[in-house]
Amino acid sequence: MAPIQYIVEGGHRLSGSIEPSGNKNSALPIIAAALLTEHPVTLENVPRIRDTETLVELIRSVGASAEWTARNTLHIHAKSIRAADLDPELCVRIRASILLAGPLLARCGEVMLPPPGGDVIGRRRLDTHVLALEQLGAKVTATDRLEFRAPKLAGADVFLDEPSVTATENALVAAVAADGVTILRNAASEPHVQDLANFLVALGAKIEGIGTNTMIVYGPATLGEATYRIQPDHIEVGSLIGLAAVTRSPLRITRAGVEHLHSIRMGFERLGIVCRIEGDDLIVPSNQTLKIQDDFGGHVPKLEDQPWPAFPADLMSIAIVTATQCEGVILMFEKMFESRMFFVDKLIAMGARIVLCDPHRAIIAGPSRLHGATMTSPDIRAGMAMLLAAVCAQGTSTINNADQIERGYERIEERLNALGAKIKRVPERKG
Ligand SMILES: CC(=O)N[C@H]1[C@@H](OP(=O)(O)OP(=O)(O)OC[C@H]2O[C@@H](n3ccc(=O)[nH]c3=O)[C@H](O)[C@@H]2O)O[C@H](CO)[C@@H](O)[C@@H]1O
Ligand SMILES: C=C(OP(=O)(O)O)C(=O)O
Repeated sequence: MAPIQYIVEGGHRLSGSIEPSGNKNSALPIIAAALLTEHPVTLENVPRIRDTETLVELIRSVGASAEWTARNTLHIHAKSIRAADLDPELCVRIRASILLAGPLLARCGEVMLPPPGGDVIGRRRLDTHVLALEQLGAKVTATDRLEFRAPKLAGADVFLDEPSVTATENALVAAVAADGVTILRNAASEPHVQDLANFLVALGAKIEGIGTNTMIVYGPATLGEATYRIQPDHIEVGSLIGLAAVTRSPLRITRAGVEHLHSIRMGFERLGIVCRIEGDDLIVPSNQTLKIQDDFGGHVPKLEDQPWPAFPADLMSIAIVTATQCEGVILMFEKMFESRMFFVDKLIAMGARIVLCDPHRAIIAGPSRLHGATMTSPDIRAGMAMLLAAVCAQGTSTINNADQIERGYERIEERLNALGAKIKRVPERKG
């Protein structure tokens, strides 16, 4: 299949309402965790994106049936599954293939996982996964693949060496099947971790401390069937806030999941973008000051990412593009991934005033008038950030490798065009 290219005519104002898709990073662990029960599971509001389609192929390959019964409804039945050798080519397409470790270990007693893939945004550690599953009773061997074996999982008091999102998810799923009580300390608490935990509870698991950094799991649970709705994607909501701000457009983001937006709204407020809440809708008015808020005493402010409930790493690229349209100076500090900021060279080529201090820190002085350019998306979020830059730039931009954007955002060109954007989605042309 030829890679996808977006051709974007910039400079148009947008307006209207848009509903975020279901959270990609919830859907992935939940699809994997559906393998834990031999009863049928129906998942609603599943984003129909490349990452979920790939994981669906992977769970079919171990014997589960998985059918899309509506555009965003997935019916999974893992009546009997086998820890078959997983296809390395499918596994390397997504980071989330590592999420099969917990459920397959619990169900089959062993799993052989080829290396996972995912965004190339810096080193992606697997150590926390190994640490957690070993403490729950698994023997782990690493060759050209990771082999986990545990004829029996046993509850344990587990302290994670860092609050890794996917490692917490693997440990949580394994703990539900383990014999006895598990305490997961220094656990990640992102909205998607909470979503997975709530799904497991819907299946019959007993979990305390959901949404905190200490979860207590009473295993082994007797699991049944469930119908579960994936929560809205807070990263997509943040991306849409940035989009509205850089195009100075009024936008209503419906069913936005406002209870999870505190740190995201605070981050954008530092850039002079203030949103309003009406019920579960988030309104981004068009009359924003777009003035970066200095720290007390007139000092240069900083926006940094951290594990939840702080500002999320997956919104850093969006925040950087947004800051190029705001008046003032700000330090952006990306603490988690060492390659996520390199895309700023493209923004600089488009006219942004950015100093990349080192792989983790960039100083942005705005506002800058951006002009169209040709660029290549290196990862989901940088790709979406480039799309924001292209939509607000003067002239036409081309974004190659837009498939990366589509790993995380469903029908994004169609949905943004409905708001007034001018994005053409075509097969990439060489040269
Ligand atoms: C499928 C999925 O859900 N992917 C998400 C998941 O990836 P993933 O689960 O792979 O990310 P991790 O939480 O394991 O870690 C991300 C990076 O942050 C570093 N780290 C982590 C915790 C910490 O306190 N300090 C620290 O520096 C890790 O060493 C690693 O380099 O979480 C990331 C961090 O929110 C998101 O970017 C990814 O979109
Ligand atoms: C980094 C991301 O995804 P993944 O972990 O699946 O590569 C992301 O969603 O921004």
